[in-house]
Amino acid sequence: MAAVLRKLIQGRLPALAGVLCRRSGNEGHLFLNSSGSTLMQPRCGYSSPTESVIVEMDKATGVALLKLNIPPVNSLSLPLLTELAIVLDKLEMDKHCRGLILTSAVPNIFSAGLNLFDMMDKPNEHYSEFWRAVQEIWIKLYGSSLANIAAINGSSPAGGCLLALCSDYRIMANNPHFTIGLNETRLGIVAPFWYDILQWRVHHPPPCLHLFVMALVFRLHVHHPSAMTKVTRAYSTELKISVSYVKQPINWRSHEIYK
Ligand SMILES: CCCCC/C=C\CCCC/C=C/C(=O)SCCNC(=O)CCNC(=O)[C@H](O)C(C)(C)COP(=O)(O)OP(=O)(O)OC[C@H]1O[C@@H](n2cnc3c(N)ncnc32)[C@H](O)[C@@H]1OP(=O)(O)O
Repeated sequence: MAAVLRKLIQGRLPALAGVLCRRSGNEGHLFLNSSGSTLMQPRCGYSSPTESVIVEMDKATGVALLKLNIPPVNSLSLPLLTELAIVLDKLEMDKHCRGLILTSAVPNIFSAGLNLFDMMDKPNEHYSEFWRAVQEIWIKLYGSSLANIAAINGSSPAGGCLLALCSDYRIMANNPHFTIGLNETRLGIVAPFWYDILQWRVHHPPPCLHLFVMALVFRLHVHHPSAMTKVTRAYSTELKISVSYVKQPINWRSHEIYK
């Protein structure tokens, strides 16, 4: 998985597909479509370009790779949010799935944030539905029982940044052209209160959080089962702290605990 992440953050997605393919014996790729059905792929490959969320399941590790795939900028439209919610539900229910990596299939862009056209010239019912879909993604990602990592392989302004913040851990490509942050405040759009909580979690990680990620890498790496056992045994307390930290239930009133 470490190699997988390294390749992801270098933006070499085709190479990544090859890595997963080799490790899963050419039969580990599952594709979920918005209706929730899964299709086994007999060989390494990508789903059709019309799929807005491509899912590649590596059966050997139980890691699902989710690639947002709505060019040109992966803006979070109602259809994309809906499809992502269905995919997250499916993975949550899949007993073989242990973790997920959220990334982008669009070169140089992770996500441009909320779709601006979903926020203008629409009836009030649309705004309600849209905002419900936005919050649902936050709840599903942040509340997921799966280990989840955002591999930010491109620019990620506004809601794209918030999407990444919903993950347990973030790794971003080291590219000066990639931007991330809350530029939407310039448009007068205010991030919701729970952004503050997500932000605290990122800015004040416990020292053992990186250890958690390392252990995660080992745990999911079936080729090093003995190393995995050693790490998890040796650092079991730190692991528990890290897991409870990233999976901490949110209570707005008690969020002072982050300070
Ligand atoms: C769902 C997650 C859960 C957590 C959510 C939490 C909280 C809720 C959100 C709270 C507040 C968030 C608000 C927002 O997200 S508002 C959206 C703000 N986004 C932006 O301002 C991004 C603006 N876009 C850019 O900065 C750039 O486009 C770029 C992403 C850096 C890419 O640059 P570049 O490669 O140069 O592409 P272009 O600028 O030429 O854009 C290509 C076409 O894409 C259209 N576009 C860009 N962004 C959006 C967008 N957000 N929505 C819809 N369409 C977008 C752009 O107009 C171009 O279209 P054209 O080719 O037809 O002109």
